[in-house]
Amino acid sequence: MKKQNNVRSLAAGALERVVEKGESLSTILPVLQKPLNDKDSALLQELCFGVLRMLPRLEALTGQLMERTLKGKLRPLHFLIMVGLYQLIAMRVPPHAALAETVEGAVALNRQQMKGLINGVLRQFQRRQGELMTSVDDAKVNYLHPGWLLKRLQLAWPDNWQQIVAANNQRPPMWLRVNRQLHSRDAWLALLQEKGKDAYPHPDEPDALRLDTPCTVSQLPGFTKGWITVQDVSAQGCIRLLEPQNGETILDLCAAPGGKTTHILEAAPTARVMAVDVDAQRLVRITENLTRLAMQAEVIQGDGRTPSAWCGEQQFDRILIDAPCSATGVIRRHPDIKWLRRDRDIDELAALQSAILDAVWPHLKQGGTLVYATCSVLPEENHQQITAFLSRHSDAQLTDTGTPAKPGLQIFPAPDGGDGFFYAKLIKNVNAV
Ligand SMILES: C[S@@+](CC[C@H](N)C(=O)[O-])C[C@H]1O[C@@H](n2cnc3c(N)ncnc32)[C@H](O)[C@@H]1O
Repeated sequence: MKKQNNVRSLAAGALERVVEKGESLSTILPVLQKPLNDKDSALLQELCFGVLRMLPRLEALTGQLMERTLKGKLRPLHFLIMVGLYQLIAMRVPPHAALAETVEGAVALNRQQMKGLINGVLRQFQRRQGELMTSVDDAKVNYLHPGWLLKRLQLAWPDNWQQIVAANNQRPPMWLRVNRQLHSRDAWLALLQEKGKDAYPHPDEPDALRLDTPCTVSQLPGFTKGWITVQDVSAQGCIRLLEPQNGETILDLCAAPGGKTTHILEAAPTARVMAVDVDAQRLVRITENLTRLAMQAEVIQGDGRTPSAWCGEQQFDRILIDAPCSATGVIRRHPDIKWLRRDRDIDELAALQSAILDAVWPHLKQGGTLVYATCSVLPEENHQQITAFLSRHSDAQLTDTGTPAKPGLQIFPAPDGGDGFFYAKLIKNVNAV
Protein backbone atom coordinates (compact mmCIF):
# COMPACT_ATOMS: atom_id res chain seq x y z
CA MET A 1 0.00 0.00 0.00
CA LYS A 2 1.27 3.47 -0.84
CA LYS A 3 2.20 5.55 2.19
CA GLN A 4 -0.57 8.10 1.57
CA ASN A 5 -3.14 5.32 1.20
CA ASN A 6 -2.86 4.10 4.76
CA VAL A 7 -6.59 4.03 5.47
CA ARG A 8 -6.17 4.63 9.22
CA SER A 9 -4.20 7.82 8.65
CA LEU A 10 -6.75 9.00 6.08
CA ALA A 11 -9.49 8.41 8.65
CA ALA A 12 -7.54 10.30 11.33
CA GLY A 13 -7.06 13.27 8.98
CA ALA A 14 -10.74 13.31 8.01
CA LEU A 15 -11.87 13.10 11.63
CA GLU A 16 -9.65 15.98 12.64
CA ARG A 17 -11.15 18.11 9.85
CA VAL A 18 -14.71 17.28 10.98
CA VAL A 19 -14.28 17.60 14.72
CA GLU A 20 -11.79 20.46 14.91
CA LYS A 21 -12.43 22.40 11.71
CA GLY A 22 -16.17 21.87 11.38
CA GLU A 23 -16.03 20.38 7.86
CA SER A 24 -18.78 18.05 6.71
CA LEU A 25 -17.85 14.39 6.31
CA SER A 26 -20.12 14.17 3.24
CA THR A 27 -17.83 16.70 1.53
CA ILE A 28 -14.51 15.23 2.68
CA LEU A 29 -15.14 11.51 2.29
CA PRO A 30 -15.90 11.19 -1.45
CA VAL A 31 -12.63 12.98 -2.31
CA LEU A 32 -10.58 10.69 -0.06
CA GLN A 33 -12.37 7.58 -1.32
CA LYS A 34 -11.83 8.32 -5.02
CA PRO A 35 -8.36 6.74 -5.38
CA LEU A 36 -9.17 3.79 -3.10
CA ASN A 37 -10.37 0.32 -4.07
CA ASP A 38 -13.85 -0.76 -2.89
CA LYS A 39 -12.53 -2.54 0.19
CA ASP A 40 -10.41 0.36 1.45
CA SER A 41 -13.13 2.81 0.58
CA ALA A 42 -15.65 0.88 2.72
CA LEU A 43 -13.09 0.59 5.54
CA LEU A 44 -12.42 4.34 5.50
CA GLN A 45 -16.14 5.03 5.73
CA GLU A 46 -16.59 2.54 8.57
CA LEU A 47 -13.70 4.04 10.56
CA CYS A 48 -14.95 7.62 10.15
CA PHE A 49 -18.60 6.82 10.85
CA GLY A 50 -17.73 4.53 13.76
CA VAL A 51 -15.44 7.00 15.52
CA LEU A 52 -17.96 9.83 15.08
CA ARG A 53 -20.75 7.62 16.46
CA MET A 54 -18.88 6.86 19.67
CA LEU A 55 -16.66 9.95 19.94
CA PRO A 56 -17.34 10.82 23.62
CA ARG A 57 -16.44 7.27 24.71
CA LEU A 58 -13.25 7.24 22.63
CA GLU A 59 -12.27 10.70 23.91
CA ALA A 60 -12.79 9.54 27.49
CA LEU A 61 -10.71 6.41 26.92
CA THR A 62 -7.93 8.40 25.25
CA GLY A 63 -7.97 10.73 28.26
CA GLN A 64 -7.44 7.74 30.55
CA LEU A 65 -4.63 6.31 28.44
CA MET A 66 -2.61 9.47 27.81
CA GLU A 67 -0.94 11.66 30.37
CA ARG A 68 -1.21 14.67 28.10
CA THR A 69 -3.51 15.45 25.17
CA LEU A 70 -1.70 15.59 21.83
CA LYS A 71 -1.88 19.08 20.38
CA GLY A 72 -0.58 21.18 17.49
CA LYS A 73 1.24 19.23 14.79
CA LEU A 74 0.68 16.02 16.75
CA ARG A 75 -3.09 16.51 16.81
CA PRO A 76 -3.79 14.04 13.93
CA LEU A 77 -2.27 11.33 16.14
CA HIS A 78 -4.96 11.97 18.76
CA PHE A 79 -7.50 10.94 16.13
CA LEU A 80 -5.31 8.06 14.96
CA ILE A 81 -5.38 6.66 18.51
CA MET A 82 -9.19 6.85 18.50
CA VAL A 83 -9.23 5.07 15.12
CA GLY A 84 -7.13 2.33 16.71
CA LEU A 85 -9.38 2.08 19.77
CA TYR A 86 -12.50 1.93 17.62
CA GLN A 87 -11.13 -1.07 15.73
CA LEU A 88 -10.24 -2.87 18.95
CA ILE A 89 -13.65 -2.17 20.52
CA ALA A 90 -16.11 -2.44 17.68
CA MET A 91 -14.63 -4.04 14.56
CA ARG A 92 -13.84 -7.55 13.57
CA VAL A 93 -10.37 -6.62 12.31
CA PRO A 94 -7.88 -9.03 13.98
CA PRO A 95 -6.29 -7.00 16.82
CA HIS A 96 -2.71 -7.55 15.57
CA ALA A 97 -3.66 -6.16 12.14
CA ALA A 98 -5.57 -3.24 13.68
CA LEU A 99 -2.54 -2.43 15.78
CA ALA A 100 0.07 -2.80 13.03
CA GLU A 101 -1.88 -0.75 10.48
CA THR A 102 -2.71 1.99 12.98
CA VAL A 103 0.92 2.27 14.05
CA GLU A 104 1.89 2.50 10.34
CA GLY A 105 -0.61 5.36 10.14
CA ALA A 106 1.85 7.45 12.15
CA VAL A 107 4.37 6.99 9.33
CA ALA A 108 1.81 8.05 6.74
CA LEU A 109 1.17 11.15 8.84
CA ASN A 110 4.93 11.89 8.78
CA ARG A 111 5.26 11.20 12.48
CA GLN A 112 7.49 8.12 12.29
CA GLN A 113 8.98 8.96 15.70
CA MET A 114 5.56 8.55 17.34
CA LYS A 115 5.09 4.90 16.28
CA GLY A 116 6.19 3.71 19.72
CA LEU A 117 3.70 5.95 21.49
CA ILE A 118 0.74 4.76 19.36
CA ASN A 119 1.79 1.15 19.80
CA GLY A 120 2.20 1.57 23.56
CA VAL A 121 -1.18 3.28 24.05
CA LEU A 122 -3.09 0.67 22.05
CA ARG A 123 -1.32 -2.23 23.77
CA GLN A 124 -2.06 -0.70 27.15
CA PHE A 125 -5.73 -0.52 26.12
CA GLN A 126 -5.69 -4.20 25.14
CA ARG A 127 -4.27 -5.15 28.54
CA ARG A 128 -6.69 -2.99 30.58
CA GLN A 129 -9.74 -3.01 28.29
CA GLY A 130 -12.31 -4.26 30.87
CA GLU A 131 -11.21 -1.88 33.61
CA LEU A 132 -10.96 1.11 31.26
CA MET A 133 -14.35 0.51 29.65
CA THR A 134 -15.93 0.42 33.12
CA SER A 135 -14.14 3.60 34.15
CA VAL A 136 -15.74 5.57 31.29
CA ASP A 137 -19.17 4.00 31.71
CA ASP A 138 -21.29 6.98 32.73
CA ALA A 139 -24.50 8.41 31.32
CA LYS A 140 -22.84 11.38 29.60
CA VAL A 141 -20.50 9.11 27.69
CA ASN A 142 -23.03 6.35 27.03
CA TYR A 143 -25.62 8.50 25.24
CA LEU A 144 -22.91 9.56 22.77
CA HIS A 145 -24.66 12.88 22.06
CA PRO A 146 -23.62 16.46 22.81
CA GLY A 147 -25.22 17.82 25.99
CA TRP A 148 -27.19 20.60 24.30
CA LEU A 149 -28.89 18.18 21.90
CA LEU A 150 -29.66 15.66 24.61
CA LYS A 151 -31.28 18.44 26.64
CA ARG A 152 -33.44 19.54 23.71
CA LEU A 153 -34.53 15.96 22.98
CA GLN A 154 -35.38 15.30 26.64
CA LEU A 155 -37.42 18.50 26.85
CA ALA A 156 -39.28 17.95 23.58
CA TRP A 157 -39.87 14.20 23.85
CA PRO A 158 -39.86 13.08 27.51
CA ASP A 159 -41.30 9.68 26.51
CA ASN A 160 -39.29 9.12 23.32
CA TRP A 161 -35.87 10.69 23.70
CA GLN A 162 -34.14 7.45 24.70
CA GLN A 163 -35.57 5.67 21.67
CA ILE A 164 -34.37 8.55 19.43
CA VAL A 165 -30.88 8.53 20.96
CA ALA A 166 -30.59 4.74 20.68
CA ALA A 167 -31.66 4.81 17.00
CA ASN A 168 -29.21 7.65 16.27
CA ASN A 169 -26.37 5.50 17.60
CA GLN A 170 -27.16 2.55 15.35
CA ARG A 171 -26.21 1.80 11.76
CA PRO A 172 -29.07 2.72 9.42
CA PRO A 173 -30.84 0.26 7.14
CA MET A 174 -30.54 0.80 3.38
CA TRP A 175 -33.86 1.78 1.79
CA LEU A 176 -34.54 1.76 -1.92
CA ARG A 177 -37.19 3.34 -4.11
CA VAL A 178 -38.40 1.32 -7.05
CA ASN A 179 -39.17 3.34 -10.19
CA ARG A 180 -42.62 1.91 -10.75
CA GLN A 181 -42.80 3.53 -14.20
CA LEU A 182 -40.40 0.75 -15.23
CA HIS A 183 -41.10 -2.23 -12.92
CA SER A 184 -43.60 -3.08 -10.23
CA ARG A 185 -41.99 -3.34 -6.82
CA ASP A 186 -42.51 -7.12 -6.84
CA ALA A 187 -40.98 -7.48 -10.32
CA TRP A 188 -37.83 -5.58 -9.31
CA LEU A 189 -37.63 -7.52 -6.06
CA ALA A 190 -37.63 -10.74 -8.10
CA LEU A 191 -34.64 -9.39 -10.12
CA LEU A 192 -32.83 -8.66 -6.87
CA GLN A 193 -33.59 -12.12 -5.50
CA GLU A 194 -32.15 -13.68 -8.68
CA LYS A 195 -28.85 -12.09 -7.56
CA GLY A 196 -29.11 -13.87 -4.19
CA LYS A 197 -30.14 -10.74 -2.26
CA ASP A 198 -33.37 -9.98 -0.45
CA ALA A 199 -35.43 -6.94 0.57
CA TYR A 200 -38.66 -6.18 2.42
CA PRO A 201 -41.52 -4.00 1.13
CA HIS A 202 -42.77 -1.21 3.37
CA PRO A 203 -46.48 -1.58 4.27
CA ASP A 204 -47.41 2.10 3.68
CA GLU A 205 -44.89 3.45 1.16
CA PRO A 206 -45.68 1.80 -2.18
CA ASP A 207 -42.22 2.27 -3.75
CA ALA A 208 -40.07 1.37 -0.75
CA LEU A 209 -37.94 -1.73 -0.12
CA ARG A 210 -35.54 -2.28 2.78
CA LEU A 211 -32.48 -4.27 1.81
CA ASP A 212 -31.71 -7.28 3.95
CA THR A 213 -28.01 -6.32 3.87
CA PRO A 214 -26.70 -2.98 2.60
CA CYS A 215 -24.61 -3.21 -0.59
CA THR A 216 -23.03 -0.97 -3.21
CA VAL A 217 -25.35 0.49 -5.86
CA SER A 218 -23.48 -1.39 -8.60
CA GLN A 219 -24.97 -4.59 -7.13
CA LEU A 220 -28.55 -3.33 -7.58
CA PRO A 221 -30.18 -4.47 -10.84
CA GLY A 222 -30.59 -1.56 -13.27
CA PHE A 223 -29.21 1.17 -11.02
CA THR A 224 -27.48 2.99 -13.88
CA LYS A 225 -30.66 2.68 -15.96
CA GLY A 226 -32.73 4.40 -13.28
CA TRP A 227 -34.70 1.34 -12.17
CA ILE A 228 -33.87 1.99 -8.56
CA THR A 229 -32.83 4.88 -6.29
CA VAL A 230 -31.34 4.82 -2.82
CA GLN A 231 -33.66 6.86 -0.61
CA ASP A 232 -34.82 6.50 2.96
CA VAL A 233 -38.44 5.47 3.38
CA SER A 234 -39.34 8.56 5.43
CA ALA A 235 -38.11 10.81 2.62
CA GLN A 236 -40.38 8.88 0.25
CA GLY A 237 -43.39 9.89 2.35
CA CYS A 238 -43.08 13.49 1.09
CA ILE A 239 -44.22 12.60 -2.41
CA ARG A 240 -47.06 10.34 -1.22
CA LEU A 241 -48.39 13.41 0.62
CA LEU A 242 -47.66 15.85 -2.20
CA GLU A 243 -49.69 13.69 -4.66
CA PRO A 244 -48.20 15.21 -7.84
CA GLN A 245 -50.37 14.82 -10.95
CA ASN A 246 -49.46 14.68 -14.63
CA GLY A 247 -49.61 18.02 -16.39
CA GLU A 248 -49.30 20.07 -13.20
CA THR A 249 -46.74 22.75 -12.50
CA ILE A 250 -44.74 21.79 -9.44
CA LEU A 251 -42.07 23.62 -7.48
CA ASP A 252 -39.50 21.48 -5.69
CA LEU A 253 -37.77 24.01 -3.45
CA CYS A 254 -34.53 23.17 -1.63
CA ALA A 255 -34.24 20.39 -4.17
CA ALA A 256 -30.58 19.36 -4.26
CA PRO A 257 -29.39 16.65 -4.78
CA GLY A 258 -32.73 15.87 -6.39
CA GLY A 259 -33.91 12.76 -4.53
CA LYS A 260 -37.43 14.13 -4.36
CA THR A 261 -37.35 15.84 -7.77
CA THR A 262 -36.95 12.45 -9.43
CA HIS A 263 -39.56 10.90 -7.14
CA ILE A 264 -42.07 13.57 -8.25
CA LEU A 265 -41.32 12.70 -11.88
CA GLU A 266 -41.65 8.96 -11.23
CA ALA A 267 -45.11 9.62 -9.75
CA ALA A 268 -46.16 12.13 -12.44
CA PRO A 269 -43.87 11.85 -15.51
CA THR A 270 -45.50 14.71 -17.45
CA ALA A 271 -45.54 17.17 -14.56
CA ARG A 272 -43.58 20.37 -15.24
CA VAL A 273 -41.13 20.48 -12.36
CA MET A 274 -38.99 23.45 -11.35
CA ALA A 275 -36.19 22.31 -9.04
CA VAL A 276 -34.59 25.16 -7.10
CA ASP A 277 -31.71 25.23 -4.64
CA VAL A 278 -29.44 27.98 -3.36
CA ASP A 279 -26.26 25.87 -3.61
CA ALA A 280 -24.81 25.86 -7.14
CA GLN A 281 -22.51 22.90 -6.48
CA ARG A 282 -25.33 20.76 -5.16
CA LEU A 283 -27.45 21.68 -8.22
CA VAL A 284 -25.06 19.64 -10.37
CA ARG A 285 -26.17 16.56 -8.44
CA ILE A 286 -29.81 17.21 -9.44
CA THR A 287 -28.80 17.22 -13.08
CA GLU A 288 -26.80 13.99 -12.64
CA ASN A 289 -29.78 12.30 -10.99
CA LEU A 290 -32.18 13.51 -13.69
CA THR A 291 -29.80 12.18 -16.35
CA ARG A 292 -29.50 8.76 -14.70
CA LEU A 293 -33.29 8.48 -14.63
CA ALA A 294 -33.72 10.01 -18.14
CA MET A 295 -35.98 12.75 -16.77
CA GLN A 296 -36.34 16.46 -17.34
CA ALA A 297 -36.92 19.36 -15.00
CA GLU A 298 -36.06 23.03 -14.95
CA VAL A 299 -33.08 23.30 -12.60
CA ILE A 300 -32.53 26.78 -11.18
CA GLN A 301 -30.22 28.33 -8.64
CA GLY A 302 -32.23 30.50 -6.29
CA ASP A 303 -32.86 31.50 -2.73
CA GLY A 304 -36.17 30.32 -1.30
CA ARG A 305 -36.55 33.63 0.52
CA THR A 306 -36.69 35.60 -2.73
CA PRO A 307 -38.80 33.56 -5.18
CA SER A 308 -39.78 36.48 -7.42
CA ALA A 309 -36.09 36.69 -8.41
CA TRP A 310 -36.26 33.24 -10.06
CA CYS A 311 -39.93 32.66 -10.90
CA GLY A 312 -41.40 36.16 -11.20
CA GLU A 313 -45.12 36.07 -10.39
CA GLN A 314 -45.54 32.41 -11.32
CA GLN A 315 -47.86 30.27 -9.21
CA PHE A 316 -47.67 26.49 -8.85
CA ASP A 317 -50.24 23.72 -8.41
CA ARG A 318 -48.04 22.07 -5.81
CA ILE A 319 -44.98 23.08 -3.84
CA LEU A 320 -42.61 20.91 -1.88
CA ILE A 321 -40.33 22.68 0.62
CA ASP A 322 -37.74 20.18 1.84
CA ALA A 323 -36.38 22.79 4.17
CA PRO A 324 -32.77 23.29 5.31
CA CYS A 325 -32.81 21.98 8.88
CA SER A 326 -30.74 20.65 11.76
CA ALA A 327 -30.82 17.13 10.22
CA THR A 328 -31.25 15.75 13.75
CA GLY A 329 -33.45 12.98 12.29
CA VAL A 330 -30.65 11.56 10.14
CA ILE A 331 -27.82 11.39 12.67
CA ARG A 332 -27.52 7.63 12.18
CA ARG A 333 -26.65 8.32 8.49
CA HIS A 334 -24.53 11.40 9.19
CA PRO A 335 -23.00 11.03 12.67
CA ASP A 336 -20.86 14.13 12.06
CA ILE A 337 -24.04 16.21 12.54
CA LYS A 338 -23.75 15.65 16.30
CA TRP A 339 -20.40 17.46 16.33
CA LEU A 340 -21.01 20.05 13.59
CA ARG A 341 -24.30 21.52 14.81
CA ARG A 342 -24.43 24.04 17.62
CA ASP A 343 -27.33 24.89 19.92
CA ARG A 344 -27.61 28.38 18.45
CA ASP A 345 -28.09 26.96 14.93
CA ILE A 346 -31.64 25.84 15.77
CA ASP A 347 -33.08 29.36 16.14
CA GLU A 348 -31.26 30.48 12.99
CA LEU A 349 -32.62 27.54 11.02
CA ALA A 350 -36.15 28.12 12.32
CA ALA A 351 -35.95 31.76 11.18
CA LEU A 352 -34.72 30.69 7.72
CA GLN A 353 -37.51 28.11 7.42
CA SER A 354 -40.25 30.59 8.31
CA ALA A 355 -38.80 33.18 5.89
CA ILE A 356 -38.90 30.58 3.08
CA LEU A 357 -42.45 29.48 3.95
CA ASP A 358 -43.76 33.05 4.00
CA ALA A 359 -42.00 34.03 0.78
CA VAL A 360 -43.19 31.02 -1.18
CA TRP A 361 -46.81 30.84 0.00
CA PRO A 362 -48.02 33.57 -2.47
CA HIS A 363 -46.64 31.38 -5.29
CA LEU A 364 -49.12 28.58 -4.53
CA LYS A 365 -52.32 28.64 -6.60
CA GLN A 366 -55.69 28.85 -4.86
CA GLY A 367 -56.62 25.29 -3.93
CA GLY A 368 -52.99 24.21 -4.37
CA THR A 369 -51.03 21.93 -2.03
CA LEU A 370 -47.83 22.74 -0.17
CA VAL A 371 -45.87 20.07 1.68
CA TYR A 372 -43.33 21.30 4.22
CA ALA A 373 -40.79 18.66 5.26
CA THR A 374 -37.67 18.46 7.40
CA CYS A 375 -35.39 15.65 8.50
CA SER A 376 -35.41 17.09 12.00
CA VAL A 377 -36.87 15.83 15.27
CA LEU A 378 -36.90 19.25 16.95
CA PRO A 379 -40.30 20.96 17.47
CA GLU A 380 -38.91 24.45 16.75
CA GLU A 381 -38.37 23.41 13.13
CA ASN A 382 -41.47 21.27 12.90
CA HIS A 383 -44.85 21.53 14.57
CA GLN A 384 -44.02 24.86 16.25
CA GLN A 385 -42.98 26.22 12.86
CA ILE A 386 -46.29 25.18 11.30
CA THR A 387 -48.37 26.44 14.26
CA ALA A 388 -46.76 29.85 13.80
CA PHE A 389 -47.27 29.71 10.01
CA LEU A 390 -50.97 28.86 10.40
CA SER A 391 -51.40 31.80 12.76
CA ARG A 392 -49.83 34.16 10.18
CA HIS A 393 -51.76 32.83 7.16
CA SER A 394 -55.51 32.51 7.55
CA ASP A 395 -55.81 31.08 4.01
CA ALA A 396 -53.65 28.06 4.94
CA GLN A 397 -55.50 24.92 5.91
CA LEU A 398 -53.83 21.90 7.42
CA THR A 399 -54.81 18.57 5.93
CA ASP A 400 -53.94 14.86 6.36
CA THR A 401 -51.12 15.64 8.79
CA GLY A 402 -51.93 16.11 12.47
CA THR A 403 -54.32 18.57 14.06
CA PRO A 404 -54.29 22.38 14.26
CA ALA A 405 -53.37 21.98 17.96
CA LYS A 406 -50.32 19.88 16.99
CA PRO A 407 -49.87 20.20 13.25
CA GLY A 408 -47.80 17.82 11.13
CA LEU A 409 -46.60 14.24 11.39
CA GLN A 410 -43.42 13.64 13.38
CA ILE A 411 -41.55 10.44 12.65
CA PHE A 412 -38.74 9.22 14.89
CA PRO A 413 -35.80 7.23 13.54
CA ALA A 414 -36.37 3.51 14.07
CA PRO A 415 -33.97 0.56 13.68
CA ASP A 416 -35.75 -1.20 10.80
CA GLY A 417 -37.81 1.85 9.90
CA GLY A 418 -37.19 5.26 8.41
CA ASP A 419 -35.20 8.29 9.42
CA GLY A 420 -36.54 10.98 11.71
CA PHE A 421 -38.74 13.20 9.57
CA PHE A 422 -41.53 15.75 9.76
CA TYR A 423 -44.19 16.64 7.20
CA ALA A 424 -47.05 19.10 7.17
CA LYS A 425 -49.50 19.32 4.28
CA LEU A 426 -51.23 22.64 3.68
CA ILE A 427 -53.95 23.62 1.21
CA LYS A 428 -54.51 27.20 0.08
CA ASN A 429 -58.14 27.71 0.88
CA VAL A 430 -59.96 30.09 -1.47
CA ASN A 431 -62.80 30.84 0.92
CA ALA A 432 -60.91 31.24 4.17
CA VAL A 433 -59.39 34.71 3.81
C1 LIG B 1 -32.73 18.64 3.02
S1 LIG B 1 -31.72 19.26 1.75
C2 LIG B 1 -32.69 18.91 0.34
C3 LIG B 1 -32.73 17.46 -0.11
C4 LIG B 1 -33.45 17.28 -1.43
N1 LIG B 1 -34.79 17.84 -1.41
C5 LIG B 1 -33.52 15.83 -1.88
O1 LIG B 1 -34.55 15.19 -1.63
O2 LIG B 1 -32.58 15.34 -2.48
C6 LIG B 1 -31.97 20.99 1.94
C7 LIG B 1 -31.46 21.84 0.80
O3 LIG B 1 -31.82 23.20 1.07
C8 LIG B 1 -30.89 24.01 0.38
N2 LIG B 1 -31.03 25.39 0.89
C9 LIG B 1 -30.52 25.92 2.03
N3 LIG B 1 -30.89 27.19 2.15
C10 LIG B 1 -31.66 27.49 1.09
C11 LIG B 1 -32.33 28.67 0.64
N4 LIG B 1 -32.29 29.80 1.35
N5 LIG B 1 -33.02 28.62 -0.52
C12 LIG B 1 -33.04 27.48 -1.25
N6 LIG B 1 -32.42 26.34 -0.88
C13 LIG B 1 -31.75 26.35 0.28
C14 LIG B 1 -29.57 23.33 0.66
O4 LIG B 1 -28.62 23.71 -0.29
C15 LIG B 1 -29.96 21.86 0.58
O5 LIG B 1 -29.68 21.34 -0.69
